[in-house]
Amino acid sequence: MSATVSMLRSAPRTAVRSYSSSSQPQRKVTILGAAGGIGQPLSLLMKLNPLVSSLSLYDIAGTPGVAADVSHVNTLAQVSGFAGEEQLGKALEGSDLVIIPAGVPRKPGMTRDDLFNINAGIVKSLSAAIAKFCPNALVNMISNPVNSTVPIAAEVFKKAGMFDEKKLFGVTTLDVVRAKTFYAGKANVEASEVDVPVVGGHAGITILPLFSQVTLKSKTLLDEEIKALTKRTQDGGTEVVEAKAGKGSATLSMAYAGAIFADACLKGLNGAPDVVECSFVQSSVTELPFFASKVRLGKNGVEEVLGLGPLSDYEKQGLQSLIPELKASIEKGIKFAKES
Ligand SMILES: NC(=O)c1ccc[n+]([C@@H]2O[C@H](COP(=O)([O-])OP(=O)(O)OC[C@H]3O[C@@H](n4cnc5c(N)ncnc54)[C@H](O)[C@@H]3O)[C@@H](O)[C@H]2O)c1
Ligand SMILES: O=C(O)C[C@H](O)C(=O)O
Repeated sequence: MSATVSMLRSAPRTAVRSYSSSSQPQRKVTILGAAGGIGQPLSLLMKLNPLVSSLSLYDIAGTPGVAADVSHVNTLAQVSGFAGEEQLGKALEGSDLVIIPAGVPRKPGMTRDDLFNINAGIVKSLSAAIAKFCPNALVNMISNPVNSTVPIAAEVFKKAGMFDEKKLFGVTTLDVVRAKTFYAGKANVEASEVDVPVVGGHAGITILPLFSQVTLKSKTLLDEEIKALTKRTQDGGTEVVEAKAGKGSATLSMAYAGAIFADACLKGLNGAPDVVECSFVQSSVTELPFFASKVRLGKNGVEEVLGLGPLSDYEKQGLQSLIPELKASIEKGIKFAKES
């Protein structure tokens, strides 16, 4: 977290240094859905990232404007905008990392699964394009329902014969960001010094923060306080959807979280040691084929899926409760991709 803040503070200076650096790998990052509520601030944050040399912004419309705007920021990345399906291949070619925030967001009263009918098709066609134009890229899936869109992408990649489980990630970083913020507020500690793993999936009770493993405790919170923090983390997305009252879901905090996760992926690709973030990936940590847990990132994507560590009784119970819902969402995604 603090690394990203310092990245933002020092972006222009770092970028000038990067121009003269010949040792840093050239990295192309593509954002699909770049003109949207998440896409625009995420494009800005990726433009500030000194590890990005080429930033490709794709959407069905509106990307030339976003690209022109972001391109004036005086940092390393060269920005290109692509609009419409005929330009998708060009947008993707040569990508090291593709971030997907394309698709519709929730309105009050909806679950993430209510987005399935529209977003499943969008994710399926974008995944097919990735398989064709940049089969070696890491993919960061933001589009909801993540518990189903990641299995959809995996299935599309399998059909195309290029699936590599090390390269497909469901972005659950916003759950971690929320868990850290909410815990810090309650325990009265610095948010930037708190770390909390969040495991499971990315919807309702499938989001399981492991507050028993928090890195910084100033005092032991009561069981009731931990339960309330868990519920608030699970309902964090709904809290924003309701506050926005029909104007969408989390965009700014998601762009922040997406930028942190993308930065971690790029650091891993570049060989930085000990890069660990939570993500929803192919997994054998539980009986489910996909599961979010801490993941060590490396030169090929996932280097190691880490286990859950010791759980409190409350967390063990949460884990048991989330399995059926997460299983059903994963199976729904796989079925859709196989049958459509
Ligand atoms: N993983 C998470 O933690 C998390 C957090 C917040 C939001 N989300 C999800 O992210 C998605 C986007 O949210 P938003 O607020 O940015 O929505 P938005 O409507 O503001 O933007 C979505 C963008 O996707 C574009 N798009 C639609 N179809 C496309 C296609 N075929 N190819 C390329 N682009 C396409 C739209 O034109 C639009 O610009 C939603 O599904 C939302 O639920 C996930
Ligand atoms: O809640 C949503 O619909 C968006 C996102 O998944 C979130 O957690 O904010």
